[in-house]
Amino acid sequence: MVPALQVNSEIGRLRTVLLKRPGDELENITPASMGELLFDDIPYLKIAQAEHDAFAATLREQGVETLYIEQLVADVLADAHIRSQFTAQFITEHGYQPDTPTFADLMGYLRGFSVSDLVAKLYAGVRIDEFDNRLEQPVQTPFLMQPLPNAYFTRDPQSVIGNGLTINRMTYPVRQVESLLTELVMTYHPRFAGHVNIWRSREVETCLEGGDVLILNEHTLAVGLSERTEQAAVSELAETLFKSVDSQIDTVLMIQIPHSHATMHLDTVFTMVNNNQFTMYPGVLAGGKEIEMVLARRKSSGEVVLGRRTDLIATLREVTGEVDLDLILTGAGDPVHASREQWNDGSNTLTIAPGEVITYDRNHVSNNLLREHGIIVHEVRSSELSRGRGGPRCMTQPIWRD
Ligand SMILES: NC(=[NH2+])NCCC[C@H](N)C(=O)O
Repeated sequence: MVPALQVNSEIGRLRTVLLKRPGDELENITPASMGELLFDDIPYLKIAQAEHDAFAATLREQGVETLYIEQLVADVLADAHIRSQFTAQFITEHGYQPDTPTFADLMGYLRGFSVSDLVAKLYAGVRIDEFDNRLEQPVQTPFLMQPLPNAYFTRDPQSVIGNGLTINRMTYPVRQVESLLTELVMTYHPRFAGHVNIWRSREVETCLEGGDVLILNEHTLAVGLSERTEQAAVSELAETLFKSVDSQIDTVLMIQIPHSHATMHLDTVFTMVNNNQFTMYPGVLAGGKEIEMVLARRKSSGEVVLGRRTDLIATLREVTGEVDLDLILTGAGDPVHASREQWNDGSNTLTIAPGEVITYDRNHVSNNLLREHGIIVHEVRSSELSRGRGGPRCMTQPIWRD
């Protein structure tokens, strides 16, 4: 197999990344639905798109190929047979069984769209009033099919690890269908089909999201145990990777983080920016250095050993082999700057090469500190994108790193 994916670290030079440009789905957030849709405010779409375009341009200026998932989905749905099958599956995932009148209505309605309009519609959602009140079953919200406003956080519905990926079962209903779109692309798109290992499908009981998965090096993962990722899921993933001849992973460090919307994934509080340098939100460390962790290691005999750890620096030293570790604190560790900048993804750096990152411009205290620690920082505008509670790392799924 010629692999289509190669991600063996968090910091190797980034060559290809998966994005989603924010679309009309953001205009379908209302104050009443905001909480359920996992937003804390309603972004101004036009500005969010301009900011996202500038982010993508920054990536391209740095030599990164930008792939758009909506384009890959459209490529696949150009095939009429796959389109009809997938539309049916998509409607079913929204809760309408194939033998119901609403299912038939939706199917008939969506059949009338061109491929690119259909893709935009799948993300934007379908309103009841698009049906001239022909519906037989009354529904409580203005939407028959909810919008997918979180789709621009492409990091979460899957996690690329090595030459394969997990296709994730997501925690909240509003994000569940996002990974169906990843599955479609990985199954049918010629660039990926047959060229990727699937470590874990979405047909599982336990939840895991990509924002929790960090590749410390070619044989070590750090995974957040969070609001979104259960320990059972991480143990299952570790077991699969430890056994597979196609995976080099033999160590998984599970890090327990608080269950809250501000810290929904590990990458909201911790990222890696260089071989020995990490960003860290001090608010999750007890006494400035402790956090609950479980280290799972496969010994050469194949036996898996589990151990508890609490000292973050000592444990990172243990798993990376780096002696001189540098934790760069969000907001320079000041309690006010740190919590304000963490809220706007000040810890959520996207590393594009060892010691080189993209961050939001608004987190100026954290950005200055990164520079003082020798990191090259490319800043991007962020007044609207940040309202969805995600930063540059959340908005990218690396496909290929050196
Ligand atoms: N990898 C991340 N931190 N992603 C951020 C996702 C934000 C999104 N609103 C959610 O709650 O799901």
